[in-house]
Amino acid sequence: MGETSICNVKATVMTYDDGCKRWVTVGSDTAVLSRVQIYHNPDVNTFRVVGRKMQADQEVVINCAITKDMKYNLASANFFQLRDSRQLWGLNFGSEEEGPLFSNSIKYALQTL
Ligand SMILES: CCOC(=O)[C@@H]1C[C@@H](CC)[C@@H]2C=C[C@H]3CCN(C(=O)[C@@H]4CC[C@H]5C=C[C@]6(CCCN6C(=O)[C@H](Cc6ccccc6Cl)NC(C)=O)C(=O)N54)[C@@H]3C(=O)N12
Repeated sequence: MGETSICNVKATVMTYDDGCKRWVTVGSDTAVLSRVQIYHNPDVNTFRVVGRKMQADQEVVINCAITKDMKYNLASANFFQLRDSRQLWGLNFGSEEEGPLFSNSIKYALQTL
């Protein structure tokens, strides 16, 4: 069956640079938004967040598995934070509707795992 997308939003994908203590945009052209989707694989019941730059090369800027122990925080209507085993992710959404939408999809994934 393969993966189905349960959420499809536009955001600037960022990671937290502990050294400089600031959020850094991922990807070559920081001005280009990314399409961020949450994929569900029903065959094995896994979920992951995949983000690709909305430009010709579709550069992948996030590809992170959603795990049961994952911590997240909707810091504001358009800034969502997620901590995986290796790094801190920040999603700066294009609109204030997308933050709650994305956060609810992450909640759904964590409840379904
Ligand atoms: C408006 C002006 O915005 C800004 O100038 C910058 C540039 C903006 C991007 C374009 C970005 C946007 C939005 C705001 C929203 C607030 N915020 C911060 O960074 C806050 C402020 C204080 C600072 C302190 C710590 C810091 C950084 C490291 C991680 N962390 C935590 O608190 C984590 C969070 C977390 C929780 C759960 C799961 C994952 C994670 Cl990650 N907690 C823990 C327990 O891990 C954090 O998130 N912090 C952003 C910000 O300032 N900016």
